[in-house]
Amino acid sequence: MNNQSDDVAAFIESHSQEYLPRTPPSDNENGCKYLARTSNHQHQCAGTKSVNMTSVGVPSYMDKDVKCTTAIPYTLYYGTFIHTPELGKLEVLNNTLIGVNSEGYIDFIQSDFNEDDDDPIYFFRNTYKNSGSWKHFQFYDLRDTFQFVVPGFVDTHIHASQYPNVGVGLNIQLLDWLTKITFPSENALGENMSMTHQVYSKIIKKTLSCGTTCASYFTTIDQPSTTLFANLLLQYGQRGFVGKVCMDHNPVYPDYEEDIDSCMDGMKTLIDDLERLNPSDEILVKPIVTPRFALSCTDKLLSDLGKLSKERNLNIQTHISENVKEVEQVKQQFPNDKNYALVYDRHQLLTEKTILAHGVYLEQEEIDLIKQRKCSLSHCPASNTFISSGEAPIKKYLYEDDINVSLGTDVSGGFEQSILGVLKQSILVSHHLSMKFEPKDDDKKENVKLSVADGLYMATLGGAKAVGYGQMLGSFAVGKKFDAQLIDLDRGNIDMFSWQHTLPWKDLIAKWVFSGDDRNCIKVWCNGRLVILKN
Ligand SMILES: Nc1nc2[nH]cnc2c(=O)[nH]1
Ligand SMILES: [Zn+2]
Repeated sequence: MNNQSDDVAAFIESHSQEYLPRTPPSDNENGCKYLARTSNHQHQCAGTKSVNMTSVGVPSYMDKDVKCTTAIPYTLYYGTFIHTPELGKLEVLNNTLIGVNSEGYIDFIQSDFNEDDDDPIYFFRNTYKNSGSWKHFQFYDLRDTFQFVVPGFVDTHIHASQYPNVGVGLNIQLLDWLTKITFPSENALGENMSMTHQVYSKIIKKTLSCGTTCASYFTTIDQPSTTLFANLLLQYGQRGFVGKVCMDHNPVYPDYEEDIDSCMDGMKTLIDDLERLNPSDEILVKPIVTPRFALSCTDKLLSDLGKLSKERNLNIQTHISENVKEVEQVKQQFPNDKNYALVYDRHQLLTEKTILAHGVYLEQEEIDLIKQRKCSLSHCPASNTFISSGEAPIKKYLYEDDINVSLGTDVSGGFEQSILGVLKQSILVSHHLSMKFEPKDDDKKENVKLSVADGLYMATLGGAKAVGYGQMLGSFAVGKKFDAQLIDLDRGNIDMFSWQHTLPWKDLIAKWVFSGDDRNCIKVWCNGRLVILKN
């Protein structure tokens, strides 16, 4: 591949307004505002304006006429909050007030206000009268019927570079799909900066508008455009792990590989670039070590990447045991390793910061090793169905093997950009697994069926744990960041009826999961900052 550094520098220079992470363009497509990120902190911006009193809805930093109105004042959110603080447990916090400080951290959670007697603002002012924050805050009243707030989704496996191929390739199985569709298109993308810019902006905007506030991305083997991708994440305000694809062995499509030296140089440049890019006071984008999968890497590359991850304390992501032919070929290419997981383990690639995508055909010995090394799995049911890979026994992994499982769209093996859609698919696939048991084996059937609470957990806290942010994201708790989405059930594909406000929350949530889509996600906050606002 050509070295594109000069190209990219020129491209970025000529589009600097689009790329600089702290410029505030906000575009408006189909009634959806993408609110460019800016600094959270007053001291970085002279002339900062903050909101003096209750302002419902639009915060000050969206005011386009005031330059640098970037400080986010202390913010109160009042409404119904729903989350899964542990596996299988759905918790509904009714009439709840959440205070979020100017750094995006949840400062307090006060539940069960009595709507008639208690005034949440009075409560806040009274409790915080000594802190100063009560003078400058904004208040979101989110108590509309059929509205609730859930944690932002974490997509733990997505190929940004494959977005143009979504929906293409039904039933072509993995190895052919890679050779015929995926490698050529990734290769072409890396070589065209203008195309790359379009694709990368669109996938970030799309996933954000589906409620994904954090994602672990694969790009291509091209480093400069991978740095560009990180810029775009910052611009749109999504947390992201940025994975330059590493592969030095591709006999089926030799145009799309690089030698070890340029791969490792690219990784080092990416790491340095991202260190510079992040704002000084927060980390929103992080590099992630990304050997594509065992088949496209030599032992030497795997070993160098394992060392790099250890030296720089980096997360790792790769694929494992997705497809039967792939597993057979791994055994041929690495005859000294008893199984697929051991190939990675031999190179120190199985750590508590490793995300393994798919895991459809894992042997019990591999499962035990993955558990022992504390890796997480990324379950990608839409992809596993679309390219006919298989059905992963996720309930077993979660409840019997005690492995952390998260969800991945796996664009474009997967046709869903939305983790909500993947959550739905995960439940449906588990029902298909259950139907393989004889009618007499009712117990076994139940043991494989995932619940809505299981799905929501994988989509949020399971995902947060997978990327190493279990203490920071994935549920509502004091000290966590406010990454959240406001759901309005009564729009898009769903019609609600006035008398249904008495439906139990578990039914309302099931309606959202099975009938809802991105149209129901009407506001998204990442790091305490409003990043999506729909009409
Ligand atoms: N689904 C999927 N599996 C892979 N295995 C190796 N590369 C890929 C990829 O791009 N997508
Ligand atoms: Zn993948």
